[in-house]
Amino acid sequence: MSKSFVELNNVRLRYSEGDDLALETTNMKIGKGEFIAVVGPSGCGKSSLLKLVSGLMPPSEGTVIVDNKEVAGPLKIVGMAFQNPTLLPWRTTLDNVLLPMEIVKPHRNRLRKNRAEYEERARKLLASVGLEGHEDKYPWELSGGMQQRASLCRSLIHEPDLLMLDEPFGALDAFTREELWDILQNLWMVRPFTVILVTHDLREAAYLADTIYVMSKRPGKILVERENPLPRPRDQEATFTQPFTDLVHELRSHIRDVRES
Ligand SMILES: Nc1ncnc2c1ncn2[C@@H]1O[C@H](COP(=O)(O)OP(=O)(O)OP(=O)(O)O)[C@@H](O)[C@H]1O
Repeated sequence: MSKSFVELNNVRLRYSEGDDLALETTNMKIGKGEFIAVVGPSGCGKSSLLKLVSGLMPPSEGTVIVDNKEVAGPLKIVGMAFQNPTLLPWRTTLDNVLLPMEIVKPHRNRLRKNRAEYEERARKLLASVGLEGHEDKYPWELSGGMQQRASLCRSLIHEPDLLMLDEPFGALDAFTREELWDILQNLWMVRPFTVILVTHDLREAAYLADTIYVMSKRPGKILVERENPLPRPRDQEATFTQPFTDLVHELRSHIRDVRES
């Protein structure tokens, strides 16, 4: 795989003049359709990395390249989901999923003209994550896991090439979280968009990612880039196998070293 869909070249980030660096010289290359996970101690700059790649923040030094173009402002080809599903309480599940289509410019006009077609796409996406029959419910009528599934659908409705996930399953119980790993893996295997997943959960990184990056304490930089040898599709049984537990142990020892450094 050519690893050049997303490139960070000698990127450094300082939030304000005179502040310490939030991100120390960082170089990364991510292939189109690659699923990467970023792990590291709190405050090391994981979310900052997402802001840089999605164009919400410019780097203080260096360049961020996505799809052969230097990032100079918020990208339209990005979908995002966060720990808090942030669904709008006055909108139904279906209308929450359609929200990006109303905001992202090239889709706005198309939505007006072809609403039925886009609604159909949203319904299919909701069905693929097990939310068939819940399209007309409001967020407060859904469980936390169902809300996060809807939030995933919302991040994918405009078929983004790049998906940014910031601790998307962090607030869920362990069973629901693992169910959502499978849902996300399925969505990605059907249409392999490029994913940058920020997580504190090393098992989650080992389950989902092709490549796992371990970051240092602030000022964050990439200390380890680990290819994931586990075959796909991965299932819950795989989490009890030796290669999986070995990988998680290895990541844990990197994190321990970082925290003690
Ligand atoms: N808008 C901002 N202005 C100033 N400093 C910021 C801003 N956002 C983040 N920081 C600082 O930059 C550093 C990196 O923050 P970031 O949110 O990227 O870390 P993180 O690894 O995602 O943390 P966590 O795991 O706790 O979510 C932190 O020390 C944080 O306090």
